[in-house]
Amino acid sequence: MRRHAQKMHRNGLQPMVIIDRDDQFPDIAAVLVARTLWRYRSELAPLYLVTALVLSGLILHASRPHWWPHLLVLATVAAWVVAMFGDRFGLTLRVERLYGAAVVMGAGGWLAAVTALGIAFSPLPQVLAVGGFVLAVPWWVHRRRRAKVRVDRQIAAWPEIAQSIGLAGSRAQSAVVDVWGWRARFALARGQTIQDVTAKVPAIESALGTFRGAVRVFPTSDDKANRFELRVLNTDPHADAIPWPGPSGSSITEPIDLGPFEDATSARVLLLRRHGLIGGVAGSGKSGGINVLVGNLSACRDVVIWAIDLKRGMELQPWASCIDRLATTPEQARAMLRDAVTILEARAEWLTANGRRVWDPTPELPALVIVVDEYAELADDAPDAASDTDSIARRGRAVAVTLIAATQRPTQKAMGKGAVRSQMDVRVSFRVRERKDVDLILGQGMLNAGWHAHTLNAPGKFLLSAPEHDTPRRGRAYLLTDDAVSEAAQRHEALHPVLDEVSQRALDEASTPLLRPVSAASVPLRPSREDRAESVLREALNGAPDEGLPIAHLLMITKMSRPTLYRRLSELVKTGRAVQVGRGRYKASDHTP
Ligand SMILES: Nc1ncnc2c1ncn2[C@@H]1O[C@H](COP(=O)(O)OP(=O)(O)OP(=O)(O)O)[C@@H](O)[C@H]1O
Repeated sequence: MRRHAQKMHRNGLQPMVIIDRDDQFPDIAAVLVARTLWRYRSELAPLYLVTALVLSGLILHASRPHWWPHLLVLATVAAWVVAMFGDRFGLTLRVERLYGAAVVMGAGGWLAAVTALGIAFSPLPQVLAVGGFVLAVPWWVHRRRRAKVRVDRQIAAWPEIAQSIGLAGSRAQSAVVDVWGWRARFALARGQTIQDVTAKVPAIESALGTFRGAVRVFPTSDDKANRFELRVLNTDPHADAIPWPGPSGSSITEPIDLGPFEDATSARVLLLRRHGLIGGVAGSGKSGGINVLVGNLSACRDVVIWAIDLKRGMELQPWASCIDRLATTPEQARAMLRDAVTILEARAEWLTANGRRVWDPTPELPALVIVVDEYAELADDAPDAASDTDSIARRGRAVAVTLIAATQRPTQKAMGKGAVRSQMDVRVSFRVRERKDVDLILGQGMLNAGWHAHTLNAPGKFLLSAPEHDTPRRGRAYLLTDDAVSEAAQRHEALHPVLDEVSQRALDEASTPLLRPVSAASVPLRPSREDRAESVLREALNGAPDEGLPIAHLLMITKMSRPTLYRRLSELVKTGRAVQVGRGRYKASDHTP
């Protein structure tokens, strides 16, 4: 045949396959048939099983017809094993195990019958045909099996795909099908890097025939430079809005859950001693993201929230009851930032005087978190506040004064002069319009490293960059409906602490400059004030009338914050020193009215 083709080529004709009678047609046909039988082995498996049963039945009936009771016992035991322990070999669902057991019992039972009676015994052939077909249907329609077959075929085609997209030599090591699609671990050829693969994502999507945006590339869990994990999504796990499940913690020392990543793990990020930048175009879900943050921060007993919202407080107003101070005009914002710097200086002084290095937030010594929505408006309307934001960004960490800024495009102009942007340790990028905005929000070089925030295709989808999040994984922020916001604001209202004495005293001094300034460092440590409040509380409870004293009264005379008072009361009740009399009224257990 080759001679034939060469001759045609010499004569200027295109070579084509011509099969001479004396060439090796049967061989080629056999190979093609064998290949097809192998390629479609999963779909044809029921047929193979039926064939195997017929052949075994013929042989056994001819040679060992008396074996039929053994076969029956064997089939029963095997079916029982599959039903009971099938999950150990991949039959995770109960219905899969029952199906497996039915197939084993059916096949074994039929084989035992044929062994005893012969294949022609009616109605054994009919039973095989009908039973085989009925049992084959669930196999053919099984979603996970079909997905696995598809994946196997794509993996088998990988060498060819790799060749055509410039990743020749990379090879698949393992693949698993999951609820959303499939993922596979790949080894790279010498000199190839994960960045090379990330840059080829659109080409991989095209070669695999997926929809746009379906392919993700991650480092493997062992972080080897010559490995990567490829994730292909058949359905978008973030297709629907995800309702907020409520706060993920009650202290700023715990990470805050912004929403799930695509693999359903939580995008948790710590905000203690860090500043945050949130960016994205209008409508990309920034305000939604801020709602999740404030929802969590307001549940923290050790956080005082201040907020600046120059869009007349539209976004943050619903949280007003949990926000200690809300600035909606440039003047208020200016004053607030000035006060924040006063606080950070007083705290720094107090730390030095008390031999401490950092401010560890507690309900009595809370962190201060300043949330600024539309930061660009602040830079425009209150440019003179820039030096204060700069101070907070540079010096706020140790004293637990945190700045969280949201803006569409954090250009140097929008961020005001100074170092604010470069001090942001946590970056959340919702969708951006232009590719170059990725670097603006997430940092130089992030676009090239695969942080493709311009491809995020629904509001609330985000990329999170933080010390503990250094690979581009898509998350979707929880969605808080208006009702959820007002409900959470109401629930958290009682939790928020008041500013500590060190900060409060510094603010008082700053606002009454005629008084002789008292150094912040000379403000006594908390315990003595607490002791005082505690003894006032005890005395009040001892002298309470029979029907007890209401919370409001106790708050007023002890000057404790509401959470502190509740905690003290519950401790006293637990240790038997106080009793609750009716709703919200307390007295000492051995009181003398
Ligand atoms: N996490 C989310 N899940 C689902 N939908 C969301 C989510 N976040 C926002 N949306 C939808 O997108 C719309 C716009 O969101 P949002 O107001 O938060 O955007 P924004 O970026 O703050 O816009 P702007 O800059 O104009 O305030 C919302 O009305 C809401 O319907």
